[in-house]
Amino acid sequence: MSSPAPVPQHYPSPRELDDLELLATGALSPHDGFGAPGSPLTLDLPEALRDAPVVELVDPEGLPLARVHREDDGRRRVEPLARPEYGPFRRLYLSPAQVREQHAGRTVVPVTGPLTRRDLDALAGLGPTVLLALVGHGTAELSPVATLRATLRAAAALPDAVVVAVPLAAHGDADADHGLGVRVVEAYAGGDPVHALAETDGAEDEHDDGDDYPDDVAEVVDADRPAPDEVGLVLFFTGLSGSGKSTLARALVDRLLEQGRRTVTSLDGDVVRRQLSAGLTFSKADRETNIRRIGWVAAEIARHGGVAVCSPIAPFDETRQQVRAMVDDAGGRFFLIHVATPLEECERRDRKGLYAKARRGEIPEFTGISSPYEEPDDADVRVDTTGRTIDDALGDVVDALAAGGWVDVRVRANG
Ligand SMILES: Nc1ncnc2c1ncn2[C@@H]1O[C@H](COP(=O)(O)OS(=O)(=O)O)[C@@H](OP(=O)(O)O)[C@H]1O
Ligand SMILES: Nc1ncnc2c1ncn2[C@@H]1O[C@H](COP(=O)(O)OP(=O)(O)O)[C@@H](O)[C@H]1O
Repeated sequence: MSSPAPVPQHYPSPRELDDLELLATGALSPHDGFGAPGSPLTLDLPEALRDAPVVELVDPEGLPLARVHREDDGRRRVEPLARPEYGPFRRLYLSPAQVREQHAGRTVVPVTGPLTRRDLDALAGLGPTVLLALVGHGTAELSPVATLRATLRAAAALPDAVVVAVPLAAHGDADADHGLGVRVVEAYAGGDPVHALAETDGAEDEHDDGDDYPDDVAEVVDADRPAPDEVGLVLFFTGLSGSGKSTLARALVDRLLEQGRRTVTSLDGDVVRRQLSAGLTFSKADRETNIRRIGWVAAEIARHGGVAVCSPIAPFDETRQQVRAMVDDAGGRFFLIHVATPLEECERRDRKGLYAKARRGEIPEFTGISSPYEEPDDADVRVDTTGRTIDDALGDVVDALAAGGWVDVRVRANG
């Protein structure tokens, strides 16, 4: 007897995990699935799973959270299996039903940023409140964890406030997200009153600056917004083989090390291929895996305030965008340098003799010859090294970094 085929699994993105939780807790009831007409809640399944009738959604550690069932109209109905168990302040993530049960009768106040003294004055007269912190992916002004920390501190300053966290993510469509937010807040409020703070009305608030936060809220805000020279950086060179990525990246790393103000890690294409990505080929899938690995490591370096200098070919736009998103999510800044030396010049240099081999058909899928290179249109700086000295070409990169307020290594340290 053959056993039934296992249900395929999928790891949703952070935004999709937030959406899943809203659907699973009934915060969008009667909607119970992804892909409803007009809804921004979508699930981007990989090609191989698009036709699967059932897919299991798992958290980053592999815990099954839900199954999604493909309906005839293309929707993906959510069958919840488990609530997420981990994460900072998990205990504050309640469902609308739990809020009704535990906190009925309170005024519900949606919160997307740190509360000011003025906000607290306004709230003090409202009686018992639920501060509903909307901390989904891309919604809150601070990181979700800092928003919750700041909201807890604000709650402690009020006569009777409790904090509830809601994973309401942003989907890049202001109107749709506003509509979603209104529905979710109504679901949490039940019939209880909702009080919108001045900012949530979209009103200009001239007092809403750092000075106006109560001291212990300001402490949280400051800690979550590192000074510009402490923000993690990913300086990502992309370009054809022989364009000058490694040469320029090495020179930039030396400048940073000579200056000594930042910790620096080099993730050179060739070096990564011998270590982190040993065994991978140059197929499209393996190149994507290689770049995502580099992106993952670089994002972790940025998360801890370091500088990662990466110099792989990274020929595919979509994968570069994924790296950018990983770095953004880690609170770092992603700076893209397109080393745009044309193929003819790279081939003329042919320092490693690879182009000659590729032309003879001895290396399959060689970038620029038999494998594509997608030129970026989102580069922060573009450098063609043809006929220029290394110092001169590096000057363009260094100037762009300084002009954008990223890091200033224009002057060489004097030893
Ligand atoms: N088929 C094929 N295509 C392109 N490059 C090849 C290939 N085979 C080997 N090499 C050598 O590998 C280096 C590129 O590796 P990367 O990891 O940077 O490539 S990728 O980003 O994964 O596409 C590249 O190094 P650089 O010259 O430093 O770019 C080449 O030396
Ligand atoms: N202005 C320049 N900037 C960078 N490299 C240059 C420049 N002019 C000539 N080159 C030479 O081009 C080659 C680039 O090789 P490399 O830095 O390994 O490229 P990649 O890492 O993109 O494969 C080196 O031999 C380097 O000396």
